[in-house]
Amino acid sequence: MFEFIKDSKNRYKNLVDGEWVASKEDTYIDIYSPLDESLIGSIPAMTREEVDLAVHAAKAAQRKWKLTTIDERGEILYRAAEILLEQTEELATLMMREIAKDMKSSRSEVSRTADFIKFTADTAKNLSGESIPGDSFPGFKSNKISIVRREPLGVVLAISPFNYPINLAASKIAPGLMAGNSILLKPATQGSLCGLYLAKVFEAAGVPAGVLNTITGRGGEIGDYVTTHPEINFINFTGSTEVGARISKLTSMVPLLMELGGKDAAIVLEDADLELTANNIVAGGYSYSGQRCTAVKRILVMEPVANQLVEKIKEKIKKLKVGNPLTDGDVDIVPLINTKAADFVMELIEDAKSKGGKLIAGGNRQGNLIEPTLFDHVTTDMRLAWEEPFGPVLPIIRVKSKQEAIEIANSSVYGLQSAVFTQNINDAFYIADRLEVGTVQINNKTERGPDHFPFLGVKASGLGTQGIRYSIESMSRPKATVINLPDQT
Ligand SMILES: NC(=O)C1=CN([C@@H]2O[C@H](COP(=O)(O)OP(=O)(O)OC[C@H]3O[C@@H](n4cnc5c(N)ncnc54)[C@H](OP(=O)(O)O)[C@@H]3O)[C@@H](O)[C@H]2O)C=CC1
Ligand SMILES: O=C(O)[C@H](O)COP(=O)(O)O
Repeated sequence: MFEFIKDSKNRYKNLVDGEWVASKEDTYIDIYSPLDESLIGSIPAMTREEVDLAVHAAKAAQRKWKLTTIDERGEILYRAAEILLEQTEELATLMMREIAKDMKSSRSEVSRTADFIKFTADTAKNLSGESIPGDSFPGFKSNKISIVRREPLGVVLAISPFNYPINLAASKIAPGLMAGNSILLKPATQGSLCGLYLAKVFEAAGVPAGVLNTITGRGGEIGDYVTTHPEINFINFTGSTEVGARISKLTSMVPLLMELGGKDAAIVLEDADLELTANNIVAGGYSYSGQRCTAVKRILVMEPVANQLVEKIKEKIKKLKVGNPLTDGDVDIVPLINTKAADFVMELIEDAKSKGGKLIAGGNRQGNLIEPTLFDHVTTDMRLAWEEPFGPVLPIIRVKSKQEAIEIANSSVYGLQSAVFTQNINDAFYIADRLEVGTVQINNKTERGPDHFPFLGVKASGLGTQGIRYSIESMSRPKATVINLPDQT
Protein backbone atom coordinates (compact mmCIF):
# COMPACT_ATOMS: atom_id res chain seq x y z
CA MET A 1 0.00 0.00 0.00
CA PHE A 2 2.79 2.43 0.82
CA GLU A 3 5.12 1.49 -1.98
CA PHE A 4 4.15 4.20 -4.42
CA ILE A 5 5.06 7.05 -2.11
CA LYS A 6 8.67 6.30 -3.00
CA ASP A 7 10.61 5.05 -6.02
CA SER A 8 12.92 2.06 -6.44
CA LYS A 9 15.84 4.14 -5.10
CA ASN A 10 13.92 4.80 -1.87
CA ARG A 11 13.36 8.41 -2.86
CA TYR A 12 10.11 9.57 -1.30
CA LYS A 13 7.50 11.72 -3.00
CA ASN A 14 5.23 14.50 -1.81
CA LEU A 15 1.46 14.49 -1.79
CA VAL A 16 0.39 17.49 -3.89
CA ASP A 17 -3.15 17.89 -5.16
CA GLY A 18 -3.86 14.19 -4.73
CA GLU A 19 -0.74 12.98 -6.61
CA TRP A 20 2.51 11.59 -5.23
CA VAL A 21 5.12 13.69 -6.97
CA ALA A 22 8.89 13.31 -7.24
CA SER A 23 11.31 16.24 -7.00
CA LYS A 24 11.03 18.19 -10.26
CA GLU A 25 14.64 19.39 -10.04
CA ASP A 26 15.90 16.03 -8.84
CA THR A 27 17.14 17.57 -5.57
CA TYR A 28 16.88 15.24 -2.60
CA ILE A 29 17.93 15.26 1.05
CA ASP A 30 19.26 11.95 2.35
CA ILE A 31 17.86 10.75 5.67
CA TYR A 32 20.21 8.61 7.77
CA SER A 33 19.26 6.60 10.82
CA PRO A 34 20.66 7.98 14.09
CA LEU A 35 20.98 4.31 15.16
CA ASP A 36 23.49 3.04 12.61
CA GLU A 37 24.03 5.86 10.13
CA SER A 38 22.40 3.78 7.39
CA LEU A 39 20.61 5.61 4.58
CA ILE A 40 16.90 5.00 5.10
CA GLY A 41 15.45 7.19 2.38
CA SER A 42 15.61 10.54 0.63
CA ILE A 43 13.09 13.35 0.51
CA PRO A 44 12.56 16.07 -2.09
CA ALA A 45 14.09 19.45 -1.24
CA MET A 46 11.12 21.31 -2.67
CA THR A 47 11.66 24.49 -4.64
CA ARG A 48 9.56 27.62 -4.20
CA GLU A 49 7.64 26.75 -7.37
CA GLU A 50 6.81 23.31 -5.98
CA VAL A 51 5.71 24.88 -2.71
CA ASP A 52 3.46 27.24 -4.68
CA LEU A 53 1.75 24.29 -6.38
CA ALA A 54 1.01 22.69 -3.01
CA VAL A 55 -0.32 25.94 -1.54
CA HIS A 56 -2.53 26.67 -4.55
CA ALA A 57 -3.90 23.11 -4.45
CA ALA A 58 -4.72 23.52 -0.76
CA LYS A 59 -6.42 26.84 -1.38
CA ALA A 60 -8.59 25.51 -4.20
CA ALA A 61 -9.51 22.24 -2.47
CA GLN A 62 -10.54 23.97 0.76
CA ARG A 63 -13.43 25.72 -0.98
CA LYS A 64 -15.09 22.35 -1.60
CA TRP A 65 -13.92 20.67 1.59
CA LYS A 66 -15.58 23.24 3.80
CA LEU A 67 -18.90 22.31 2.19
CA THR A 68 -18.65 18.64 3.22
CA THR A 69 -20.60 17.64 6.29
CA ILE A 70 -18.93 17.13 9.64
CA ASP A 71 -20.24 13.58 9.53
CA GLU A 72 -18.48 12.93 6.19
CA ARG A 73 -15.22 14.33 7.52
CA GLY A 74 -15.61 12.22 10.64
CA GLU A 75 -16.05 9.01 8.59
CA ILE A 76 -12.76 9.73 6.80
CA LEU A 77 -10.99 10.24 10.13
CA TYR A 78 -12.38 6.99 11.57
CA ARG A 79 -11.02 5.16 8.51
CA ALA A 80 -7.66 6.91 8.88
CA ALA A 81 -7.44 5.74 12.50
CA GLU A 82 -8.16 2.15 11.41
CA ILE A 83 -5.60 2.20 8.61
CA LEU A 84 -3.03 3.71 10.93
CA LEU A 85 -3.51 0.88 13.40
CA GLU A 86 -3.21 -1.72 10.64
CA GLN A 87 0.16 -0.19 9.74
CA THR A 88 1.49 -0.14 13.30
CA GLU A 89 4.41 -2.49 12.79
CA GLU A 90 5.61 -0.93 9.56
CA LEU A 91 5.29 2.62 10.85
CA ALA A 92 6.79 1.89 14.25
CA THR A 93 9.77 0.22 12.59
CA LEU A 94 10.27 3.23 10.34
CA MET A 95 9.94 5.56 13.33
CA MET A 96 12.47 3.60 15.33
CA ARG A 97 14.97 3.83 12.49
CA GLU A 98 14.27 7.45 11.60
CA ILE A 99 14.23 9.09 15.03
CA ALA A 100 15.78 6.41 17.28
CA LYS A 101 12.68 5.78 19.38
CA ASP A 102 12.44 2.25 20.78
CA MET A 103 9.79 -0.06 19.29
CA LYS A 104 7.53 -0.09 22.35
CA SER A 105 7.33 3.70 22.46
CA SER A 106 6.99 3.91 18.67
CA ARG A 107 4.07 1.46 18.69
CA SER A 108 2.46 3.36 21.51
CA GLU A 109 2.82 6.63 19.59
CA VAL A 110 0.95 5.05 16.67
CA SER A 111 -1.90 3.74 18.83
CA ARG A 112 -2.13 7.00 20.79
CA THR A 113 -2.42 8.82 17.47
CA ALA A 114 -5.22 6.52 16.27
CA ASP A 115 -7.07 7.28 19.52
CA PHE A 116 -6.43 10.97 19.00
CA ILE A 117 -7.87 10.90 15.47
CA LYS A 118 -11.01 9.00 16.57
CA PHE A 119 -11.57 11.26 19.56
CA THR A 120 -11.17 14.31 17.32
CA ALA A 121 -13.92 13.07 15.00
CA ASP A 122 -16.16 12.31 18.01
CA THR A 123 -15.52 15.73 19.53
CA ALA A 124 -16.14 17.68 16.32
CA LYS A 125 -19.38 15.78 15.77
CA ASN A 126 -20.55 16.76 19.21
CA LEU A 127 -19.60 20.42 19.14
CA SER A 128 -22.62 22.64 18.96
CA GLY A 129 -23.00 26.28 18.07
CA GLU A 130 -24.99 28.67 20.22
CA SER A 131 -27.80 31.14 19.96
CA ILE A 132 -27.52 34.26 22.09
CA PRO A 133 -30.60 36.30 22.93
CA GLY A 134 -30.11 40.07 22.64
CA ASP A 135 -32.12 40.94 25.72
CA SER A 136 -29.41 39.98 28.18
CA PHE A 137 -27.56 43.20 27.21
CA PRO A 138 -28.99 46.52 28.47
CA GLY A 139 -31.13 48.32 25.89
CA PHE A 140 -31.84 45.27 23.66
CA LYS A 141 -34.87 43.00 23.37
CA SER A 142 -35.42 39.32 22.68
CA ASN A 143 -36.34 39.96 19.04
CA LYS A 144 -32.61 40.13 18.26
CA ILE A 145 -30.88 36.74 18.30
CA SER A 146 -27.32 35.90 17.32
CA ILE A 147 -26.78 32.42 15.85
CA VAL A 148 -23.12 31.54 16.23
CA ARG A 149 -21.57 28.74 14.18
CA ARG A 150 -17.92 27.90 13.53
CA GLU A 151 -16.19 28.47 10.21
CA PRO A 152 -12.86 27.10 9.01
CA LEU A 153 -9.90 29.46 8.69
CA GLY A 154 -8.76 28.27 5.25
CA VAL A 155 -5.29 26.84 4.59
CA VAL A 156 -3.53 25.58 7.72
CA LEU A 157 0.24 25.17 7.67
CA ALA A 158 1.19 22.38 10.10
CA ILE A 159 4.90 22.28 11.02
CA SER A 160 5.90 19.35 13.19
CA PRO A 161 9.10 18.47 15.12
CA PHE A 162 11.22 15.33 14.99
CA ASN A 163 10.36 13.81 18.36
CA TYR A 164 6.74 12.75 17.80
CA PRO A 165 6.67 12.61 14.00
CA ILE A 166 3.28 10.88 13.80
CA ASN A 167 1.48 12.23 16.83
CA LEU A 168 2.46 15.88 16.56
CA ALA A 169 1.63 15.89 12.84
CA ALA A 170 -1.74 14.14 13.27
CA SER A 171 -2.66 16.35 16.22
CA LYS A 172 -2.59 19.28 13.81
CA ILE A 173 -4.03 17.53 10.74
CA ALA A 174 -7.06 15.85 12.34
CA PRO A 175 -8.56 18.88 14.17
CA GLY A 176 -7.70 21.10 11.21
CA LEU A 177 -9.56 18.83 8.80
CA MET A 178 -12.57 18.41 11.07
CA ALA A 179 -12.84 22.20 11.29
CA GLY A 180 -13.07 22.31 7.47
CA ASN A 181 -9.56 23.53 6.65
CA SER A 182 -7.14 22.18 4.10
CA ILE A 183 -3.68 21.30 5.38
CA LEU A 184 -0.08 21.70 4.29
CA LEU A 185 2.12 19.44 6.38
CA LYS A 186 5.79 20.42 6.68
CA PRO A 187 7.34 17.67 8.79
CA ALA A 188 10.76 17.96 10.45
CA THR A 189 13.37 16.81 7.95
CA GLN A 190 14.44 14.03 10.33
CA GLY A 191 10.91 12.67 10.70
CA SER A 192 9.75 13.38 7.15
CA LEU A 193 9.55 9.74 6.16
CA CYS A 194 7.08 9.14 9.00
CA GLY A 195 5.23 12.33 8.08
CA LEU A 196 4.82 11.21 4.46
CA TYR A 197 3.51 7.80 5.59
CA LEU A 198 0.98 9.55 7.75
CA ALA A 199 -0.16 11.65 4.79
CA LYS A 200 -0.60 8.41 2.83
CA VAL A 201 -2.77 7.05 5.63
CA PHE A 202 -5.11 10.04 5.44
CA GLU A 203 -5.15 9.89 1.64
CA ALA A 204 -5.97 6.17 1.71
CA ALA A 205 -8.79 6.95 4.14
CA GLY A 206 -10.40 9.21 1.55
CA VAL A 207 -9.17 12.76 2.14
CA PRO A 208 -9.89 14.37 -1.24
CA ALA A 209 -7.17 15.66 -3.58
CA GLY A 210 -5.62 18.92 -2.42
CA VAL A 211 -7.15 18.86 1.05
CA LEU A 212 -3.94 17.45 2.54
CA ASN A 213 -0.59 18.25 0.91
CA THR A 214 2.98 17.78 2.08
CA ILE A 215 6.02 20.02 1.82
CA THR A 216 9.50 18.65 2.43
CA GLY A 217 12.80 20.47 2.54
CA ARG A 218 15.02 22.00 5.18
CA GLY A 219 13.24 24.53 7.35
CA GLY A 220 16.33 26.75 7.14
CA GLU A 221 15.96 26.84 3.36
CA ILE A 222 12.25 26.87 2.54
CA GLY A 223 10.76 27.65 5.95
CA ASP A 224 10.62 31.43 5.60
CA TYR A 225 9.10 31.17 2.14
CA VAL A 226 6.37 28.81 3.32
CA THR A 227 5.48 30.62 6.55
CA THR A 228 5.17 34.00 4.81
CA HIS A 229 3.21 32.66 1.85
CA PRO A 230 0.23 34.98 1.33
CA GLU A 231 -2.21 32.10 0.91
CA ILE A 232 -1.55 30.61 4.36
CA ASN A 233 -4.33 31.45 6.82
CA PHE A 234 -3.06 29.80 10.01
CA ILE A 235 0.19 28.31 11.27
CA ASN A 236 0.27 25.50 13.81
CA PHE A 237 3.88 24.96 14.83
CA THR A 238 5.62 22.66 17.28
CA GLY A 239 9.35 22.99 17.75
CA SER A 240 12.03 25.15 19.27
CA THR A 241 11.39 28.60 20.71
CA GLU A 242 14.08 29.92 18.38
CA VAL A 243 12.21 28.90 15.22
CA GLY A 244 8.82 29.75 16.73
CA ALA A 245 9.98 33.28 17.53
CA ARG A 246 11.35 33.65 14.01
CA ILE A 247 8.01 32.65 12.50
CA SER A 248 6.20 35.05 14.78
CA LYS A 249 8.50 37.93 13.75
CA LEU A 250 8.28 37.22 10.03
CA THR A 251 4.54 36.73 9.74
CA SER A 252 1.90 39.40 9.85
CA MET A 253 -1.85 39.12 10.50
CA VAL A 254 -1.73 35.32 10.46
CA PRO A 255 -2.95 33.63 13.64
CA LEU A 256 -0.40 31.32 15.24
CA LEU A 257 -0.66 28.28 17.49
CA MET A 258 2.71 27.28 18.89
CA GLU A 259 4.07 24.64 21.23
CA LEU A 260 7.70 25.53 21.94
CA GLY A 261 10.51 24.68 24.34
CA GLY A 262 10.28 24.15 28.07
CA LYS A 263 12.21 23.81 31.31
CA ASP A 264 9.59 22.00 33.38
CA ALA A 265 10.33 22.02 37.10
CA ALA A 266 9.46 19.26 39.55
CA ILE A 267 9.02 20.97 42.93
CA VAL A 268 9.42 18.54 45.83
CA LEU A 269 8.17 19.52 49.30
CA GLU A 270 9.26 17.99 52.60
CA ASP A 271 6.14 15.86 52.99
CA ALA A 272 6.25 14.38 49.47
CA ASP A 273 5.99 10.63 48.94
CA LEU A 274 9.61 10.33 47.83
CA GLU A 275 9.22 6.92 46.21
CA LEU A 276 6.41 8.15 43.99
CA THR A 277 8.31 11.39 43.35
CA ALA A 278 11.51 9.62 42.29
CA ASN A 279 9.59 7.23 40.01
CA ASN A 280 7.90 10.16 38.29
CA ILE A 281 11.07 12.21 37.99
CA VAL A 282 13.01 9.35 36.43
CA ALA A 283 10.23 8.43 34.01
CA GLY A 284 9.52 12.09 33.26
CA GLY A 285 13.13 13.16 32.89
CA TYR A 286 14.79 10.34 31.03
CA SER A 287 12.30 8.56 28.76
CA TYR A 288 13.28 8.86 25.10
CA SER A 289 16.50 10.35 26.46
CA GLY A 290 14.66 13.47 27.64
CA GLN A 291 13.76 14.49 24.08
CA ARG A 292 10.25 15.55 25.05
CA CYS A 293 9.03 19.09 25.39
CA THR A 294 7.26 18.07 28.59
CA ALA A 295 10.20 16.18 30.09
CA VAL A 296 11.02 17.06 33.71
CA LYS A 297 14.02 19.34 33.17
CA ARG A 298 14.92 20.52 36.68
CA ILE A 299 14.23 19.43 40.23
CA LEU A 300 13.66 22.00 42.98
CA VAL A 301 13.75 20.09 46.24
CA MET A 302 13.47 21.21 49.86
CA GLU A 303 16.86 20.88 51.52
CA PRO A 304 15.75 18.52 54.40
CA VAL A 305 14.63 15.76 51.99
CA ALA A 306 17.18 16.37 49.23
CA ASN A 307 19.68 13.67 50.26
CA GLN A 308 16.99 11.01 50.43
CA LEU A 309 15.54 12.03 47.07
CA VAL A 310 18.97 12.06 45.41
CA GLU A 311 19.64 8.50 46.65
CA LYS A 312 16.30 7.24 45.34
CA ILE A 313 16.73 8.86 41.93
CA LYS A 314 20.28 7.53 41.70
CA GLU A 315 19.11 3.97 42.39
CA LYS A 316 16.37 4.20 39.78
CA ILE A 317 18.72 5.64 37.17
CA LYS A 318 20.86 2.51 37.55
CA LYS A 319 17.88 0.46 36.41
CA LEU A 320 17.31 2.43 33.21
CA LYS A 321 18.14 0.51 30.06
CA VAL A 322 20.69 2.31 27.92
CA GLY A 323 21.39 1.23 24.37
CA ASN A 324 20.47 1.04 20.74
CA PRO A 325 16.89 -0.05 19.93
CA LEU A 326 18.14 -1.85 16.82
CA THR A 327 20.32 -4.22 18.78
CA ASP A 328 19.18 -3.88 22.40
CA GLY A 329 15.38 -3.88 22.10
CA ASP A 330 13.24 -1.59 24.23
CA VAL A 331 15.57 0.84 25.96
CA ASP A 332 14.92 4.05 27.89
CA ILE A 333 18.04 5.89 26.86
CA VAL A 334 18.65 5.99 23.11
CA PRO A 335 21.20 7.85 20.99
CA LEU A 336 20.20 11.49 20.57
CA ILE A 337 18.79 12.65 17.26
CA ASN A 338 22.13 13.97 15.95
CA THR A 339 25.68 14.89 16.92
CA LYS A 340 24.87 18.59 17.28
CA ALA A 341 22.24 17.75 19.91
CA ALA A 342 24.64 15.45 21.78
CA ASP A 343 27.44 18.07 21.66
CA PHE A 344 25.06 20.63 23.17
CA VAL A 345 24.07 18.33 26.05
CA MET A 346 27.75 17.62 26.77
CA GLU A 347 28.43 21.39 26.85
CA LEU A 348 25.81 21.77 29.59
CA ILE A 349 27.31 18.84 31.49
CA GLU A 350 30.84 20.30 31.25
CA ASP A 351 29.58 23.72 32.35
CA ALA A 352 27.89 22.24 35.43
CA LYS A 353 31.04 20.23 36.27
CA SER A 354 33.31 23.24 35.91
CA LYS A 355 31.13 25.38 38.18
CA GLY A 356 31.01 22.87 41.03
CA GLY A 357 27.87 20.82 40.31
CA LYS A 358 28.12 17.41 42.00
CA LEU A 359 27.90 14.63 39.42
CA ILE A 360 25.78 11.84 40.93
CA ALA A 361 25.32 9.62 37.87
CA GLY A 362 26.35 9.42 34.24
CA GLY A 363 28.21 12.21 32.51
CA ASN A 364 29.74 10.08 29.75
CA ARG A 365 29.06 9.71 26.08
CA GLN A 366 29.58 7.04 23.49
CA GLY A 367 28.90 8.58 20.11
CA ASN A 368 25.53 10.25 20.48
CA LEU A 369 24.44 7.95 23.30
CA ILE A 370 24.71 9.93 26.54
CA GLU A 371 24.38 8.18 29.89
CA PRO A 372 21.45 9.24 32.06
CA THR A 373 23.07 12.04 34.02
CA LEU A 374 22.15 13.59 37.37
CA PHE A 375 23.74 16.62 39.01
CA ASP A 376 23.17 17.68 42.60
CA HIS A 377 23.94 21.11 44.09
CA VAL A 378 23.26 22.87 40.83
CA THR A 379 23.25 26.63 41.32
CA THR A 380 21.58 29.38 39.37
CA ASP A 381 24.85 30.47 37.73
CA MET A 382 25.02 27.16 35.83
CA ARG A 383 23.56 26.85 32.34
CA LEU A 384 21.90 23.59 33.35
CA ALA A 385 19.64 25.53 35.72
CA TRP A 386 18.08 27.43 32.81
CA GLU A 387 18.74 25.88 29.40
CA GLU A 388 16.71 23.09 27.86
CA PRO A 389 19.04 20.16 27.14
CA PHE A 390 16.57 17.97 25.17
CA GLY A 391 18.76 15.16 26.45
CA PRO A 392 19.10 12.80 29.44
CA VAL A 393 20.46 15.18 32.07
CA LEU A 394 18.72 16.49 35.17
CA PRO A 395 19.85 19.19 37.61
CA ILE A 396 18.89 19.20 41.27
CA ILE A 397 18.60 22.66 42.80
CA ARG A 398 18.17 22.63 46.57
CA VAL A 399 15.77 25.23 47.99
CA LYS A 400 14.89 26.43 51.46
CA SER A 401 11.28 27.48 51.06
CA LYS A 402 8.20 27.23 48.89
CA GLN A 403 8.74 30.86 48.00
CA GLU A 404 12.26 30.22 46.76
CA ALA A 405 11.03 27.28 44.66
CA ILE A 406 8.32 29.43 43.10
CA GLU A 407 10.76 32.24 42.39
CA ILE A 408 13.30 30.00 40.69
CA ALA A 409 10.58 28.16 38.76
CA ASN A 410 9.15 31.45 37.49
CA SER A 411 12.52 32.97 36.65
CA SER A 412 12.75 30.72 33.61
CA VAL A 413 11.96 32.23 30.23
CA TYR A 414 9.84 29.13 29.66
CA GLY A 415 6.41 28.32 31.04
CA LEU A 416 5.18 24.98 29.74
CA GLN A 417 4.40 22.78 32.76
CA SER A 418 5.50 22.16 36.35
CA ALA A 419 4.95 19.35 38.82
CA VAL A 420 4.44 19.71 42.57
CA PHE A 421 5.01 16.74 44.87
CA THR A 422 3.40 17.04 48.30
CA GLN A 423 0.72 15.37 50.40
CA ASN A 424 -0.73 18.70 51.43
CA ILE A 425 -3.42 19.85 49.01
CA ASN A 426 -3.29 23.41 50.33
CA ASP A 427 0.43 23.68 49.60
CA ALA A 428 -0.11 22.10 46.21
CA PHE A 429 -2.68 24.72 45.26
CA TYR A 430 -0.70 27.56 46.86
CA ILE A 431 2.24 26.75 44.59
CA ALA A 432 0.18 25.81 41.53
CA ASP A 433 -1.65 29.12 41.64
CA ARG A 434 1.63 31.04 41.59
CA LEU A 435 3.45 29.15 38.84
CA GLU A 436 3.62 30.87 35.44
CA VAL A 437 2.97 27.79 33.30
CA GLY A 438 0.22 26.29 31.17
CA THR A 439 -0.35 23.23 33.37
CA VAL A 440 0.62 22.14 36.88
CA GLN A 441 0.67 18.43 37.67
CA ILE A 442 0.12 17.51 41.29
CA ASN A 443 1.98 14.33 42.30
CA ASN A 444 2.69 13.31 38.72
CA LYS A 445 5.37 13.90 36.13
CA THR A 446 4.84 16.69 33.62
CA GLU A 447 3.18 15.31 30.49
CA ARG A 448 0.84 16.29 27.68
CA GLY A 449 -1.70 13.50 27.79
CA PRO A 450 -4.50 12.64 27.96
CA ASP A 451 -4.71 14.44 24.67
CA HIS A 452 -8.13 16.02 25.20
CA PHE A 453 -6.79 18.10 28.09
CA PRO A 454 -5.79 21.67 27.20
CA PHE A 455 -2.10 21.84 26.37
CA LEU A 456 -0.37 25.20 26.25
CA GLY A 457 2.75 27.03 27.14
CA VAL A 458 3.09 30.58 28.39
CA LYS A 459 6.04 32.99 27.99
CA ALA A 460 8.61 31.47 25.59
CA SER A 461 6.83 28.08 25.63
CA GLY A 462 4.03 28.89 23.26
CA LEU A 463 1.02 30.72 21.96
CA GLY A 464 -2.58 29.54 21.97
CA THR A 465 -4.03 26.28 23.26
CA GLN A 466 -3.99 22.74 21.84
CA GLY A 467 -5.87 19.65 23.00
CA ILE A 468 -8.59 18.09 20.90
CA ARG A 469 -11.52 20.48 21.40
CA TYR A 470 -9.16 23.43 21.91
CA SER A 471 -7.34 22.63 18.68
CA ILE A 472 -10.58 22.46 16.70
CA GLU A 473 -11.61 25.80 18.18
CA SER A 474 -8.18 27.33 17.50
CA MET A 475 -8.42 26.28 13.85
CA SER A 476 -11.88 27.74 13.32
CA ARG A 477 -13.61 31.02 14.10
CA PRO A 478 -17.08 31.96 15.21
CA LYS A 479 -19.40 33.29 12.52
CA ALA A 480 -22.43 35.16 13.80
CA THR A 481 -25.66 35.62 11.88
CA VAL A 482 -28.08 37.93 13.63
CA ILE A 483 -31.83 37.49 13.24
CA ASN A 484 -33.82 40.67 13.77
CA LEU A 485 -37.49 39.81 14.32
CA PRO A 486 -40.18 42.48 14.50
CA ASP A 487 -40.43 43.97 17.96
CA GLN A 488 -43.79 42.74 19.25
CA THR A 489 -43.59 44.20 22.75
N1 LIG B 1 6.08 22.40 23.44
C1 LIG B 1 5.98 21.30 22.72
O1 LIG B 1 4.93 20.68 22.64
C2 LIG B 1 7.15 20.76 21.99
C3 LIG B 1 8.29 21.46 21.85
N2 LIG B 1 9.34 20.95 21.18
C4 LIG B 1 10.56 21.73 21.11
O2 LIG B 1 11.17 21.55 19.85
C5 LIG B 1 12.57 21.48 19.94
C6 LIG B 1 13.10 20.21 19.30
O3 LIG B 1 12.43 19.91 18.11
P1 LIG B 1 13.09 20.25 16.69
O4 LIG B 1 12.37 19.45 15.66
O5 LIG B 1 14.56 20.10 16.77
O6 LIG B 1 12.73 21.80 16.58
P2 LIG B 1 13.05 22.84 15.41
O7 LIG B 1 12.51 24.14 15.88
O8 LIG B 1 14.44 22.78 14.96
O9 LIG B 1 12.17 22.32 14.17
C7 LIG B 1 10.78 22.21 14.25
C8 LIG B 1 10.19 22.31 12.85
O10 LIG B 1 10.41 23.61 12.33
C9 LIG B 1 11.00 23.50 11.04
N3 LIG B 1 11.76 24.71 10.76
C10 LIG B 1 13.06 24.98 10.97
N4 LIG B 1 13.35 26.25 10.58
C11 LIG B 1 12.20 26.78 10.11
C12 LIG B 1 11.83 28.05 9.58
N5 LIG B 1 12.70 29.05 9.44
N6 LIG B 1 10.55 28.24 9.21
C13 LIG B 1 9.65 27.26 9.34
N7 LIG B 1 9.93 26.04 9.84
C14 LIG B 1 11.19 25.81 10.22
C15 LIG B 1 11.81 22.24 11.13
O11 LIG B 1 12.16 21.77 9.86
P3 LIG B 1 13.61 21.08 9.62
O12 LIG B 1 13.61 19.84 10.41
O13 LIG B 1 13.62 20.88 8.17
O14 LIG B 1 14.63 22.07 10.10
C16 LIG B 1 10.82 21.34 11.86
O15 LIG B 1 9.82 20.92 10.97
C17 LIG B 1 12.84 21.57 21.43
O16 LIG B 1 13.15 22.90 21.78
C18 LIG B 1 11.52 21.21 22.09
O17 LIG B 1 11.30 21.72 23.35
C19 LIG B 1 9.30 19.73 20.62
C20 LIG B 1 8.18 18.97 20.73
C21 LIG B 1 7.01 19.42 21.44
O1 LIG C 1 6.39 16.96 21.92
C1 LIG C 1 6.42 16.50 23.03
O2 LIG C 1 7.45 16.38 23.64
C2 LIG C 1 5.11 15.97 23.47
O3 LIG C 1 4.13 16.90 23.22
C3 LIG C 1 5.13 15.46 24.84
O4 LIG C 1 4.09 14.56 24.97
P1 LIG C 1 4.10 13.57 26.22
O5 LIG C 1 4.17 14.43 27.42
O6 LIG C 1 2.82 12.84 26.13
O7 LIG C 1 5.30 12.73 26.05
